[in-house]
Amino acid sequence: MAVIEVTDLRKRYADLTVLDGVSFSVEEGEIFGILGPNGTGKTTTVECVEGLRRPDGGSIKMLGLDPVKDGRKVREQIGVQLQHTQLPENIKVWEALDLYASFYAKPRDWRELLEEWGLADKRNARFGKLSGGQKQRLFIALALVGNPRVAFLDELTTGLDPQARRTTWELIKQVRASGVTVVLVSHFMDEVEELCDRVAVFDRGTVVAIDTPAGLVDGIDAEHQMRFTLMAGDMVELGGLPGVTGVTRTGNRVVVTGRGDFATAVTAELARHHILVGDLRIDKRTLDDAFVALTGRSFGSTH
Ligand SMILES: Nc1ncnc2c1ncn2[C@@H]1O[C@H](COP(=O)(O)OP(=O)(O)OP(=O)(O)O)[C@@H](O)[C@H]1O
Repeated sequence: MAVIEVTDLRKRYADLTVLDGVSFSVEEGEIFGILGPNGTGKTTTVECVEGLRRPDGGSIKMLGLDPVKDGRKVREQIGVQLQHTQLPENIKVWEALDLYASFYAKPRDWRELLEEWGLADKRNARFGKLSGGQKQRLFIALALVGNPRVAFLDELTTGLDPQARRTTWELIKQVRASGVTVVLVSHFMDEVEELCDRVAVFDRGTVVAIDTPAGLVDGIDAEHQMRFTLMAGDMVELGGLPGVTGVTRTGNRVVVTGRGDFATAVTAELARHHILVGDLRIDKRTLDDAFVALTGRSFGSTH
């Protein structure tokens, strides 16, 4: 069942077209990624879905409701991760949770959330005194305190160290396991690859692809390389194998360039001729490559 259906969403700010016909749907129980460089309209889209901004065109169904007409009912059923500046430095952890719980008709017991998110011993700590990871866990706990059906998480792990990021990822998987649908806005490829069931790739106010992270990567036909060292046997001609576009050899180091699953054909050919190789490496294609293939530009560039 789709919990969010966005069709041909349009939004302009003065003469700047920010959303130029955005369409996607989010299924119940999935982690849905909204991925794209800065300024491509991700936040605007999510805020329209949450009922915080009014679209200029298109339609949005959020849990069967229109977020503009039924904003209150929509917001009762969603949780939104705050940005860092939105909590006073002096508020205590428990006070923040208690305050946010009071906005909802059927909130969760925030004491449970303190346990789940490893904040029980920080219950009386002031927000300003928390570490980056603790602040982030508090923001996620606040997004969940209303017992939402859908949680919107934006830039989940910005500023966290690698260990804290991994911990946060595991906790987000538990959120999904508890049945909450998660919409994750991100410009971190690794995060999206790790967490998302499906991803909408945004570029310049449109959605250029929607697929699983693996599907996006498999769908591209970018050249990539395999490298190996010849250990024993005489090298054979690999240039004619399916998908192979180039072979270079320097001493006993060989680099084969190709498209698609050329590496399987190369390894089979080497085995057939009893050629022993070592140091075999196949460059993994990533979501970065998929983004370049889809948009013709690298992820870091906004032009
Ligand atoms: N209230 C506003 N008035 C005018 N322009 C705006 C407004 N809000 C956003 N914009 C512009 O709309 C464009 C898209 O912004 P949006 O925040 O939706 O992008 P984003 O993909 O979420 O980027 P980021 O990752 O930086 O948040 C940007 O060029 C931004 O400057």
